[in-house]
Amino acid sequence: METVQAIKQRFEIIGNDPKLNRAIEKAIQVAPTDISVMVTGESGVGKENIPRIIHSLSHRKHGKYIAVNCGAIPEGTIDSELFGHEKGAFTGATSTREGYFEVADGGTIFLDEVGELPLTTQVRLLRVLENGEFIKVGSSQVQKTNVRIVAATNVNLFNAIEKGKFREDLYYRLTTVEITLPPLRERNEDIHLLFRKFVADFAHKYKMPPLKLDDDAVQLLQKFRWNGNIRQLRNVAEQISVLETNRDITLATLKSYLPTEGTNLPSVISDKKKDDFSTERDILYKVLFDMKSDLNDLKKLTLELMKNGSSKVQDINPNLIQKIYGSQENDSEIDFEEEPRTAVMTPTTREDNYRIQDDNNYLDAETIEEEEILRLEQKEIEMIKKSLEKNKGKRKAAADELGISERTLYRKIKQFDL
Ligand SMILES: Nc1ncnc2c1ncn2[C@@H]1O[C@H](COP(=O)(O)OP(=O)(O)OP(=O)(O)O)[C@@H](O)[C@H]1O
Repeated sequence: METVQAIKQRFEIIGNDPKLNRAIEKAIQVAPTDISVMVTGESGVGKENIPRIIHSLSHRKHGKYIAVNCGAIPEGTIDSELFGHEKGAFTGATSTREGYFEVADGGTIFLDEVGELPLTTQVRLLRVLENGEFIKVGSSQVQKTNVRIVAATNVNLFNAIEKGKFREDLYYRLTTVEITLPPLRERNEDIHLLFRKFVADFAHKYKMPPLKLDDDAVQLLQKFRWNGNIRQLRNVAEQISVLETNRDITLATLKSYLPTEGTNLPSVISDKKKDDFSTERDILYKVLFDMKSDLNDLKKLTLELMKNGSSKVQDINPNLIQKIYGSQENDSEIDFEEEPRTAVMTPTTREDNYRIQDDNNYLDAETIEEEEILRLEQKEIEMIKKSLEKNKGKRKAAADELGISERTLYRKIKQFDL
């Protein structure tokens, strides 16, 4: 049996904390069995290392390993992603597709954020766990698969069970053994080790000399709460590595990269005087944020128009129409037949587009647009951070405030590594 030390080397896991070692030891012990494992721990503590260890030490190691982030897949497509679909099962299902459970037959599937699975998908999952059976979306034929599932969550699933959002029977089916990873603030000795590793990596990546913390800075590093755990530590290490020209980092310098007291967000974006959206700047950000979202919806709509060539907008995607135009009574009468259709569809416009592309002005316009997008993206990040800060990290409340779905917020947190 491989030792904990050897596994840490193989998977580049930094740290000597006893709780971390125990978690790795447990993973080594359960790997040769098919026991179901639930990995728990806050976001950013390195939960994904555990299923990778389990898979590579199991008899399934030559089979496939698929990691699925259940929170990042839209509800409407998750069943098809996991279990596949038949041709014609829904609009756009132009061919039969294998799902992860079919592809990973003989291997391992890691279901991250398992608490985000819709209840209907939970029923299907329970069936696979119980007898290896599943049915593709749009099919009536039962198929068999032999997949080991390792699940993970960073929320307390008992709360979800109490609220009726997670099936209790599924919870127990997924959790024969629980492996918990400690938050970074409980791994005091490891914080500086990890930081040193990250700054060495970034020095290499950005071809700069590595930076060094003085003693006071090391103390602050170890005292800090690191609510975003290793992910947050790595972000801070990257920011300092790139932005600081002086490679000797003092307490004051480090402090300027850490969230101010009582928050867990970088001080550069925190506004101590106001904690709501009442300032002019914030209102502007909110408007920009909404505008970007509208713009994306309009882009989608245009694309669908181009693809479908439909004359009536409402034929295309009623949800999108509803989102863009609201629910006025005359929604169903929106008809672009007279004007925009020709604007989007006719060959003349296409040729125009090509012609513009040859023109230098087009390049300028593109550059400007890219800059705008970057600026908007920065504002979006600030808005999200601010809302999360205001709502004490509660995603549901932040999503409500921002007017986006929790799932979208989740994706954005991942996308921007917040
Ligand atoms: N012990 C470690 N040594 C070095 N890097 C690590 C270690 N643990 C985690 N990391 C890095 O920290 C980041 C966060 O890890 P990971 O994505 O596994 O966290 P997580 O707990 O699954 O978070 P979430 O619940 O948000 O998905 C990753 O980039 C990972 O490579």
